[in-house]
Amino acid sequence: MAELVASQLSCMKRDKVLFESLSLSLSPGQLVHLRGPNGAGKTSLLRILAGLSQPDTGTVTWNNRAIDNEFQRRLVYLGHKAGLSAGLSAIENLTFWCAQHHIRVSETTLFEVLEVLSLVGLEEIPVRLLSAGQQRRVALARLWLKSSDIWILDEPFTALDTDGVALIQARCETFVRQGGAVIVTSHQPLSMKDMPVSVIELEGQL
Ligand SMILES: Nc1ncnc2c1ncn2[C@@H]1O[C@H](COP(=O)(O)OP(=O)(O)OP(=O)(O)O)[C@@H](O)[C@H]1O
Repeated sequence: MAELVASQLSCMKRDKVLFESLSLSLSPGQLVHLRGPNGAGKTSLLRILAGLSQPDTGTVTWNNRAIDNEFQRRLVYLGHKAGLSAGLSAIENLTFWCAQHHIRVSETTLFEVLEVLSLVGLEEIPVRLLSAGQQRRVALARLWLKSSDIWILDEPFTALDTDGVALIQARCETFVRQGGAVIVTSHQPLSMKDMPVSVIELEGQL
């Protein structure tokens, strides 16, 4: 079973312990809401889980192996910034991202996804001219484009309106019901329908 397992993680930033002896597992069909106040270490933890940075101590494995290229192929990691090239259009950003991830995507599929995200008509202009919520929607289109097993999502609801939040929550629910695993940070409660949400709380230290 392709389970992500973190054991005895600790992370220090500027001589401050963000967390220590932290263990967690994320299994197919599981949704985890990672919570905690500003500065508690949520982004730091997600970056470690995604293999983008190393813990001070502890290990992360996927499928009983150290994080490897296969894990990266099965992962969608969306950081708290939209991660878009401001001068490129939505279509160009997504096409480039798909190429980077070796995803073959047709123009038809791209337009279908843009339609789901209410971005049709905005696809050709540089994303710097889009509103913050529209830019976030472009970034989140990746959740429709990559076949994956695990999503690590850092504040995906930032700048989204109510409909946008509902759309992304529904997308997460569908993915989890199909056997995907999601760990997500959000300062707002998740309102999944009939789906258990595991909560991990980082307390933070003043
Ligand atoms: N590269 C770094 N160098 C030094 N300090 C860092 C670094 N990255 C993070 N920190 C510090 O670690 C702490 C935790 O940051 P992190 O971004 O993980 O918090 P967070 O829980 O995601 O916060 P927020 O809810 O505000 O997004 C902060 O005090 C931050 O200043």
